[in-house]
Amino acid sequence: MSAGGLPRDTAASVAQAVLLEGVSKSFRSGKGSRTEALRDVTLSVPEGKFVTLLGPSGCGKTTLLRIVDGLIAPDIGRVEVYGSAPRPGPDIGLVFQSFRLIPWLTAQANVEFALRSLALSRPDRQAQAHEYLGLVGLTGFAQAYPAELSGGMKQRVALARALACEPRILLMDEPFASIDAQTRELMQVELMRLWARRKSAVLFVTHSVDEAIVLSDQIVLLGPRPGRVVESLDVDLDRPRWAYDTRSDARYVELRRYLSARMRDLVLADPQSEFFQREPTSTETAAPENEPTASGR
Ligand SMILES: Nc1ncnc2c1ncn2[C@@H]1O[C@H](COP(=O)(O)OP(=O)(O)OP(=O)(O)O)[C@@H](O)[C@H]1O
Repeated sequence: MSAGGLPRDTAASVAQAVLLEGVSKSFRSGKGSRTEALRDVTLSVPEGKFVTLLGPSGCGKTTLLRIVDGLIAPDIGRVEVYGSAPRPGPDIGLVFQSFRLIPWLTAQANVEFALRSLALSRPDRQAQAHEYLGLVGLTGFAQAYPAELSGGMKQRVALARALACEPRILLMDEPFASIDAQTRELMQVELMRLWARRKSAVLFVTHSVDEAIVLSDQIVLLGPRPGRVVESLDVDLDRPRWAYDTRSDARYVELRRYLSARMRDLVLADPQSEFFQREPTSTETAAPENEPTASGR
């Protein structure tokens, strides 16, 4: 099914789903001060690839997603989604940490509501919503309201809602951050399974090193405010990765150690970080001289 919106015939020859070149963005507060959220960001999401933005709090990850979705414009720089200026629409699926379900609609109606912008008849909308709720294992809860669902189930509805439009790009902003650890791992498996069906381009945001490694083809590490790309690395682990074995894979362990150290250094390097401003404890001041560094790769 075609979701409409972006020109599909020309898109076939475009290798990059998303392209950002030299993107900078600042916000002005009411008192006239300026927050520089992103500085000179260049990155791309190849068609069919799963790319994750990993970085400390406040480094501009959400701002970057909103720019790709066309909700806000950069101050300078070039942004293209399949070769065109970005604009919100059914070709771009969004999944947020806070679910954003409509509380007075059932799970089925929430998914159908997202499909209203597509040229589908009502019975087709109903059938498509039903199909996608089935894909996330919620057929039995189609008539439940959000308040009657657990956090994991709500996020599965949100995932069904985004995927039901069959977007060419999925933008996911810390979608599993408010879900308990066990459900989060199951949701990662679920997402991988669904993504493998169609392989849309995904731009995923997380603070979690483990989540980034398990899910991604490529991880883009963003530095602290103003956010900028400090490193981009390919995750060369075999798929599927949901076997528990993945976590004992030597390459996984190596990547995890490296990225965790990089993240810690980026958080501590942020002059606005609360960790930077607090007094060191007596144990920290007595840290051993051979403290490990992140440069061991
Ligand atoms: N509309 C806005 N007006 C003013 N400042 C903003 C606005 N949106 C974002 N910012 C500021 O821009 C910076 C980047 O914010 P953003 O939410 O993109 O970061 P983030 O990496 O997604 O953060 P987190 O990981 O904590 O969710 C922050 O300092 C934030 O306060």
